[in-house]
Amino acid sequence: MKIAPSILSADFANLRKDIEMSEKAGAEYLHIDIMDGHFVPNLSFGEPILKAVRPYSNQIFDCHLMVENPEDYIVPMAEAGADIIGVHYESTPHIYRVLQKIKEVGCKAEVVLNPGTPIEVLTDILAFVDAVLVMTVNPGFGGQKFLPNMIGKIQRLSQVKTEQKLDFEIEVDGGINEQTIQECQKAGATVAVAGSYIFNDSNPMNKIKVLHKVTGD
Ligand SMILES: O=C(CO)[C@@H](O)[C@H](O)COP(=O)(O)O
Repeated sequence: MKIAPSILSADFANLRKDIEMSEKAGAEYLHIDIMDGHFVPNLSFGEPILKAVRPYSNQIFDCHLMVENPEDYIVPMAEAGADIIGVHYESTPHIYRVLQKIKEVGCKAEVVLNPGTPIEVLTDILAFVDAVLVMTVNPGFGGQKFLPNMIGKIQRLSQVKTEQKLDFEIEVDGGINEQTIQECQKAGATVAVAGSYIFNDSNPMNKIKVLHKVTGD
């Protein structure tokens, strides 16, 4: 399974060090949470941080937009070095247009679902997306408890993917640790975001290795 350390839980005063560590540990992605204090009740950081750290990592930069008016952020994120841009289904009445815009700027298009949003809303766009991010906590904060009833949702999404022979990543985000990652993998997830599990430990490099190990990589 691919691992995406979430820098929301990293040491902001030593961001470069934490990012270089995560690449050295073998994490394929770097997960970057952009929060505007409106779509979610928290503020994080924006594209200047992305731009500042981009030269220090060859990882896939996976940018999760938790913002209102996500269409305004696509070009700045792409110019700052995003590889994947994730947009919440709930954040725009024009999800298809925003996903198209992400592809037009040369990035991979990811649609994100809040825990309360069923996968059925994606029926007509699944063939278009590169990834679906299933939130396994309510978005906005790191360190929350995994919502076990999201497992059924991942299973249903994985079933649709198989039945329709589609090719998108299934990413999970929130409350991921060495137990929950295995449940998500069994359900069909292919990428796991982990923040506090990795960065709140005294040996974060080891935690990334453990996540790879328990998922067979
Ligand atoms: O998008 C979010 C929170 O909204 C996440 O990416 C968190 O950063 C995950 O943190 P942990 O639950 O792993 O601590």
